[in-house]
Amino acid sequence: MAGSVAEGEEDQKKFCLQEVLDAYKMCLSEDKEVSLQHYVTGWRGLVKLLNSLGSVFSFISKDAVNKIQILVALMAGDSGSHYSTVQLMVEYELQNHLVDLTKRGNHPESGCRTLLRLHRALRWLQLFLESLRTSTEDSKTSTMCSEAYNVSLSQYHPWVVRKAAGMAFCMLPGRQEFFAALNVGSTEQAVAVLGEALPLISEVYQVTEELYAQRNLLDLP
Ligand SMILES: CCCCCCCCCCCCC/C=C/[C@@H](O)[C@H](COP(=O)(O)O)NC(=O)CCCCCCCCCCCCCCC
Repeated sequence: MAGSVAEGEEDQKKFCLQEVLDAYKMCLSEDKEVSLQHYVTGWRGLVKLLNSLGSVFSFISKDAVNKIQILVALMAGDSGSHYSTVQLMVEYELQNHLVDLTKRGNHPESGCRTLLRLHRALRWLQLFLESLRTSTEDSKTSTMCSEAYNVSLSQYHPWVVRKAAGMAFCMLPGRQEFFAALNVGSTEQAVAVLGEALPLISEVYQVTEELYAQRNLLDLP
């Protein structure tokens, strides 16, 4: 188990895309159960990368960290055994009326609504990484990032968040520097790791999306 000391050490290590890839590799079991622990580990790695890109992104990483912490607290809590997979979490919270279904009320921090925010962000990530993977030397990271955002996550954000996100995207490092920040070797190697990571991320996204759609959870307030 990762204790607080181990976590502290982990946070100081430099971001490496391989670490995120490994988390998504372990995220799905053979019968397509989504491990919440590995899901969270994937996000932790991504937040580390975002933080390494500069403090202009901290309003984004703070929100992601807040959501990660909510999920970690649920996993570590008295009902932790119901939070080992996304499927178990959904069943447990719905059966026990722990989710605000139509408007915010007694359960503003349910696992289901918290994970949904990260799930929507995962769609942005999938689009952005695909665009990075297939980009050419003259492609701009800020354009790729905002195009991915505009067709995904932005629809869930109010104007002011969209505006702030748009300004932050302009501060992204250029393609070459961005690939270097992924810390997996040359641009070609980074492209190869992205090619390996993308199908895994897409599958985790798809399984979660189907589960949430079946249970009518895609619009949780
Ligand atoms: C690399 C550039 C990073 C750009 C990140 C793109 C996403 C932009 C999201 C802007 C969110 C602003 C913060 C506020 C969000 C919340 O209002 C909103 C709704 O929450 P609520 O219902 O509890 O109120 N929250 C969210 O939608 C969740 C956002 C979570 C964003 C996590 C982003 C992590 C990004 C990691 C980047 C890693 C790059 C990877 C390259 C290999």
